[in-house]
Amino acid sequence: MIRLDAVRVTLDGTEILHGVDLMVEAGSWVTIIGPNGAGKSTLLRAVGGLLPFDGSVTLEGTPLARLRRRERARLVATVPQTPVVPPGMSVLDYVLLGRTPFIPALGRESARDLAAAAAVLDRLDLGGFAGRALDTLSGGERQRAFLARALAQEATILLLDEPTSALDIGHQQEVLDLVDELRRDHGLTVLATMHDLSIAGEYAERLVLLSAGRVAAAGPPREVLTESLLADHYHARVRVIDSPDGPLIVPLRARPS
Ligand SMILES: Nc1ncnc2c1ncn2[C@@H]1O[C@H](COP(=O)(O)OP(=O)(O)OP(=O)(O)O)[C@@H](O)[C@H]1O
Repeated sequence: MIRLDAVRVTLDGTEILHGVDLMVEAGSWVTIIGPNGAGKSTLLRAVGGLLPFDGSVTLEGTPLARLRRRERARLVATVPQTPVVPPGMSVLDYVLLGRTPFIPALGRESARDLAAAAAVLDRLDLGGFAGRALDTLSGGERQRAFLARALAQEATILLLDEPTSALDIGHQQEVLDLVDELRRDHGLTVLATMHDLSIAGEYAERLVLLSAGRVAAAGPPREVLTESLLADHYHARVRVIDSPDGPLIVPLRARPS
């Protein structure tokens, strides 16, 4: 469970988040949508303990500030938008970084750590890449390796910042289906950000529309993905088509008159 009360973030003297309240129930999936610069990544970084903030963030009922680094790493795994890629590091070693909270100080990874990393590489079609340097992978392969590292961490909360932006449509579905399966089978709690609104609505139980650092709307996808809200906050011309899997968002081009 993730709970934010009146969270404010100021970066370099500018207030970016202006008092955000948010609740993600254990085992549910919430996706934050909103235009560029709205503060989506900032919000995720605050929840991941990567940024100072005012207000309160609690994870599984414990205030973030009270969690030690290692405890936090057992609870929450983050896939940032642009993770640091250590030059020359193999995909397997990178994914094993996700096991750090389980490895004793000055110790080595156990057979259990290696098995967890191998299983997750396999699930993400990356088995054949284990020995390759991460910085030689294609953008989409690398993005799956970033997710693999986070999943290897086996945390109860997963924070995903634009996790499928570099993926082809098939791998997009594979990755999101896998996350959803982990949510259903293991009670994983998911907080994501996404720009593809149709896909956002297909996977999340609730969407939060963040605009200029404030929650502009929150609720089930059909309540948030409306033509008027998208026009107001994205300045976009779209048609919303209702489908059994949720609203489908079709961008409309301006026609010269
Ligand atoms: N260190 C910083 N100092 C000042 N402003 C910052 C800093 N980091 C981010 N910002 C600003 O904070 C705002 C929110 O950024 P953030 O990355 O959270 O937006 P976002 O909603 O994730 O956008 P996008 O959809 O483009 O990824 C932006 O206007 C950004 O320029």
